[in-house]
Amino acid sequence: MQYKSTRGATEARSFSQVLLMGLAPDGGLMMPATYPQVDAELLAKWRQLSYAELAFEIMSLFIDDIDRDDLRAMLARTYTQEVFGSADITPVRALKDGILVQELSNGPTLAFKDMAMQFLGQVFEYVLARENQVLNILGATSGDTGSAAEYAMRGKQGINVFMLSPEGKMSAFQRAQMYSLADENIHNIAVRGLFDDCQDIVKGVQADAEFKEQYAIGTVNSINWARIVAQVVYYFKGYFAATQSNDEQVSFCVPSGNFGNVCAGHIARQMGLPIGRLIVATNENDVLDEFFKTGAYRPRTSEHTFITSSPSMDISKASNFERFIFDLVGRDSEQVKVLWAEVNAGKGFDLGFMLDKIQGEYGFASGKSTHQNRLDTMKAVYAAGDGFVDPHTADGIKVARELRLDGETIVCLETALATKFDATVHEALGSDVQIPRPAALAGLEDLPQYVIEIANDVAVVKDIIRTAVKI
Ligand SMILES: Cc1ncc(COP(=O)(O)O)c(C=O)c1O
Ligand SMILES: N[C@@H](CCOP(=O)(O)O)C(=O)O
Repeated sequence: MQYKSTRGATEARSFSQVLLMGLAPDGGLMMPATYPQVDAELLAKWRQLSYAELAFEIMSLFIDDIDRDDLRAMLARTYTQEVFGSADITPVRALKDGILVQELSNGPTLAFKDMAMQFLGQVFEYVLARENQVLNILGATSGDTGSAAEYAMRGKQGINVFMLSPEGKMSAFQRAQMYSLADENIHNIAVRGLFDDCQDIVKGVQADAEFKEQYAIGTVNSINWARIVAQVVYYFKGYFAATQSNDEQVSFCVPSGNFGNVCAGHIARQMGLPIGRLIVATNENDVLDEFFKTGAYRPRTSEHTFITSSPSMDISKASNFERFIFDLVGRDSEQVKVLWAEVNAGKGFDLGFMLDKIQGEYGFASGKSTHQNRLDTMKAVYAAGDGFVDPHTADGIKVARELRLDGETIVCLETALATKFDATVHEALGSDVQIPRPAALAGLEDLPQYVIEIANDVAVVKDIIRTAVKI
């Protein structure tokens, strides 16, 4: 499988090259040249497989420059009961009203990011050893990518992680989970700004080709295709869990911010998985909801981005959205370039004339949720005896309940566990409620924390990397 950039000015690359590259040199995102197709016969075969075997079948369609046995072994080491808490890896449970919740947050850092990041830890190590290379990962997080990446990469030979987070905007648990790591290869950097500022710094550093090459800069954000391909797998697994036969359709409702998670759903659908609708749920930062309702894409500046109680979704410039637009405009990179020139000029664009295609052919729908909505949803789920959900998953459930059609099966993706956001969960359920937390993470917030605080400045981040990395 060859990969090409959404902006069209990067020569075709293999999976391993794309893995280490992050953003394409032309500023675009790397995409597979085609989407492999699945048919009824293949789906019937895959229905019986374990998570690791299914991951191998799907991912090997996109990865042809890693030895098949090695890839299979890597995936078997990644998706284990020990790491993800059950043999199912992503069990699906039903709420009392019939909405299904696919649990994606039973990995080491209690968020769906572990699903892909645990694989990235393995595949980076494998490819770097094979190529005799090192990698300095520069990432941006609004709270969950950072800890998932750091837990997956800590102590790994030849890998440093420099993780930018928005100073003071994450939950106490999220801060503690990242900042308490004392491993030499982990560098936490709190930026005075929001997630979008952190992501802009990552893209700013990636855009400096000389620095990028000299310091072997890579990324773990979902701009890295390897993240997306690993996330495609659980849509298949969720589909099989929610259905008896491959004649049925399932819709997925996805709490969204950077559009990585639902982009993986879009790809699963393009491959032929019988997905009805892909429902994008946003919080008060509703740029994506506006797009899927009107066709107008108006990314906002940090000054116009709200700080909310589902902080991991406080994103107004979704990176992966470019991947969907690339498909929407018939993979015409000239058009993508024109549209993103408008985005970069702070204007955005209006594809309202394509709304039928967006909602019909591509199956997208959307809704949004507010602070009060998520409190009410967490409370209603708990009162119904359906246990705890975190604020982001609550945003998804709220939107799914609002948009559900008669007879529609909806799987809501659970994106984190409640204990990561206990202040908001207590606000919803009362302060005396005991929120479940794995014993190993008891007292996390009391550990010493290691983080440098900096201004929102690309040059400062480059200096930190220069000082830490001996070349
Ligand atoms: C808990 C949680 N929910 C939802 C999201 C949104 O996912 P995506 O950025 O892939 O749209 C994120 C972060 O991205 C997250 O950490
Ligand atoms: N919500 C994310 C933001 C980064 O998203 P990514 O999927 O592009 O890594 C976070 O928790 O950091």
